[in-house]
Amino acid sequence: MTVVLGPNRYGKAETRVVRVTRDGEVHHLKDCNVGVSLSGAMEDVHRSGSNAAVLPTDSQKNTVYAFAKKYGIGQIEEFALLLARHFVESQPTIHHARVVVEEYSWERRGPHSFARSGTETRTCAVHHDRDGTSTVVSGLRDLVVLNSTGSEFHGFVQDEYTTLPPATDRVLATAVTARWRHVPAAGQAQPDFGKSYDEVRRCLLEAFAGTHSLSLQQTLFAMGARVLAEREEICEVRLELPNKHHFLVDLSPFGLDNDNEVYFAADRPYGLIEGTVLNDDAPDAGPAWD
Ligand SMILES: O=c1[nH]c(=O)c2[nH]c(=O)[nH]c2[nH]1
Repeated sequence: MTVVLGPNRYGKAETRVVRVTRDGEVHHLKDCNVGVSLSGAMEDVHRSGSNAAVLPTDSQKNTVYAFAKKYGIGQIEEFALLLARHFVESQPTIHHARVVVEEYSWERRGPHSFARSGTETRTCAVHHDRDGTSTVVSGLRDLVVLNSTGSEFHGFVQDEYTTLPPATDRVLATAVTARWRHVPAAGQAQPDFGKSYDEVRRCLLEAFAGTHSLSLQQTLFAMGARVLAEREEICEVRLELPNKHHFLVDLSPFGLDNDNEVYFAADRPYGLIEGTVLNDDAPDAGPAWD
């Protein structure tokens, strides 16, 4: 038996970069967290300790800051692609780059004053390979949504441990994590990532609000299917939906009824509903989800 080096990658995780663009009195803000993972001719560094093929993670971090200055940060997907292409194209020993970016949103409060808005975070993960191919997955997490009616859950399996009463009118709440894969762009042409993000987010919210739900699984499928029906630049959607349970409080000890008005919002444990919705002719995903 011989021991071999399996898949590996290395890079700088969580480079926090805040880019201020000064437009006279009015400033614009981009607040991001960037992760770089590189792979390639890395046999030697693992086996003999030679660092000759290694671009230090410190240099990767510096590149993030230098690119933020030189090119600004527009759509996070564009910034990630710029970085990923740079690492692969400038370093012969780097054959593949993965760049992930999270963007935290700030609400404008004045020409140069901002307030952090909500909990929602925009995300992307980009891969670029030496053969010139790129994959782009965009996403969001912690988009917290709630329907106070229009949700049921009944007809489920009953075993000796089942105590859950069937529900014909319950609260449905979740914190959406969604990621969606873009159809590979021809050449260097890329979609309008900003518009695409806004539209996918709208589709997710409309499908959540507009689906009379018999389960969170059914809602998940409806959300993914809505995105695919409306957005031709997207071929696959992956969703993670924690079921943020809202339990009716028993008010009978106080002589009060509770006609779906007072709930206890539990934080754990929670059901976790995960699923992929994709076009049956979606092109091969390659490393997009790695
Ligand atoms: O929408 C739901 N799906 C489930 O699978 C499930 N299981 C559970 O206890 N409650 C719910 N709700």
